[in-house]
Amino acid sequence: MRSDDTIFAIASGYGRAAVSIVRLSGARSRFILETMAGSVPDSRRASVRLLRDPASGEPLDQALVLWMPGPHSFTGEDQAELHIHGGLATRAAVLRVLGSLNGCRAAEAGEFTRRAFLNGRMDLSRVEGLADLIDAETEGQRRQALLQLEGRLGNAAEGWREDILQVLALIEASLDFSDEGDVPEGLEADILRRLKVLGEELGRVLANRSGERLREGLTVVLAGAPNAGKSTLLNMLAKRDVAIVSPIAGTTRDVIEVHCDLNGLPVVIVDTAGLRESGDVIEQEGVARARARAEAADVVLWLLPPEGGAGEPPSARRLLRVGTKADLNLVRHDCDLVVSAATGEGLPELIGLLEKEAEAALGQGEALLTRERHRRALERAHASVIRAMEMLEFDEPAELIAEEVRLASRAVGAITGRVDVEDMLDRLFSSFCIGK
Ligand SMILES: Nc1nc2c(c(=O)[nH]1)N(C=O)[C@@H](CNc1ccc(C(=O)N[C@@H](CCC(=O)O)C(=O)O)cc1)CN2
Ligand SMILES: Nc1nc2c(ncn2[C@@H]2O[C@H](COP(=O)(O)OP(=O)(O)OP(=O)(O)O)[C@@H](O)[C@H]2O)c(=O)[nH]1
Ligand SMILES: [Mg+2]
Repeated sequence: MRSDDTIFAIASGYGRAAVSIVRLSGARSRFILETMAGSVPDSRRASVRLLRDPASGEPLDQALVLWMPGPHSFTGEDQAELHIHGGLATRAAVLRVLGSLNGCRAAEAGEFTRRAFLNGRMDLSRVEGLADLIDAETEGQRRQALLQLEGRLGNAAEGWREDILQVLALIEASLDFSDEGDVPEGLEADILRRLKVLGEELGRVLANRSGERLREGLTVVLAGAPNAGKSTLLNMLAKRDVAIVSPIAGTTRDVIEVHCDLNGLPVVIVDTAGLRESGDVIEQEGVARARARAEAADVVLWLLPPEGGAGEPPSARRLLRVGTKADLNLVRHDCDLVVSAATGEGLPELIGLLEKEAEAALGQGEALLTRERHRRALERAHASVIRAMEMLEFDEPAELIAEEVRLASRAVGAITGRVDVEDMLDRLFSSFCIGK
């Protein structure tokens, strides 16, 4: 894979469509556009051209083309776009011709965005925002991803880094003044004050976990005895026939996940095997997985059938007791609400309860961190800031304090990709679609 090749890819989808967009990026984009379209339109001005195969002169399609010279382009390189008709044969013909041209090859997944990153057009946090925007399935996810693409997290991280570097400069300045290598009194108070403000801010940001939850979805696990009606309820909530339902106890063995959109908040509903002792090794494994999922869930719906036999609920962060089969009109004890899949009774109330749970866990707004990677980096930075404050108070040598503050700035720098990121670049970019 050469980074000075000119790359091309379909940037729109692969089905039959009205229009398909082919993107080009790299030094030969202008030449390719000129030879296929006959001439290059004014920069960034959409223009209609008849595209031809330069080798045979054969017409390929009537297209709308764009010329976007670097460095003011998405990738920072010279770019062109061919907006062609979205038929399979048209796309195949244009891609075949592009692939036959010298110094021009099909792009790898994420390669356009990788080039934008390498050319300093986007920092890593924005690249992640872009990846999330393409994957966004709910309104909440879309909003959060767009804020990150626009640089909310990246700008915050840059700001913290500047604050940390300022503290570092003060500590280094103090080295020139003192003989013993300690930080002088007046400076120490200033440095301590700055570190305190920073430590409090990082602590506040770390306390909000709604960003990661919103990105991944709130997990709601359906658990209970066999035949409690878990799979039936999953099918009702998903509004389609996802899981097999039967009167035979022990029907569900695998974990089944469905992604739902509750008022823009993403919820992953998980159906599990009924919890009971079983001699069947496959069912045993299903029950073990069910318990593990329930313990890790944000919310467990503990389903209680009227016939009883529920056993002990799993240990869960949050557990709602839901009586099932309300249509059987049997006496119930100890339920937060009752539902019937047969009549629909209680379902709106259940969905309302789940919306409240999702709102409480995800709707805090203002979350900056959307990935475990950000949290780990910020936790390291926070720990170093706190340690530096302690070191100052114990009059440790300024060189050592400076080193700790440097660690904090490196940790914050990892968020935008200034440092320590080589290992995760490949993973991130390969998760993109071809053409992005
Ligand atoms: N046809 C098409 N639609 C698209 C894109 C694209 O590349 N092509 N995008 C691709 O992701 C998104 C829009 N994002 C973009 C971001 C930056 C630039 C760009 O050329 N930026 C230059 C010039 C800005 C200007 O002044 O217009 C720059 O930042 O210097 C283009 C698209 C979504 N829609
Ligand atoms: N009358 C009535 N029957 C229901 C209701 N919900 C489920 N059932 C019946 O109860 C039986 C068990 O339902 P499932 O949804 O398969 O139960 P499950 O909890 O997934 O069971 P396992 O997968 O075996 O753990 C089926 O015969 C369903 O038709 C309900 O609201 N009312
Ligand atoms: Mg089931």
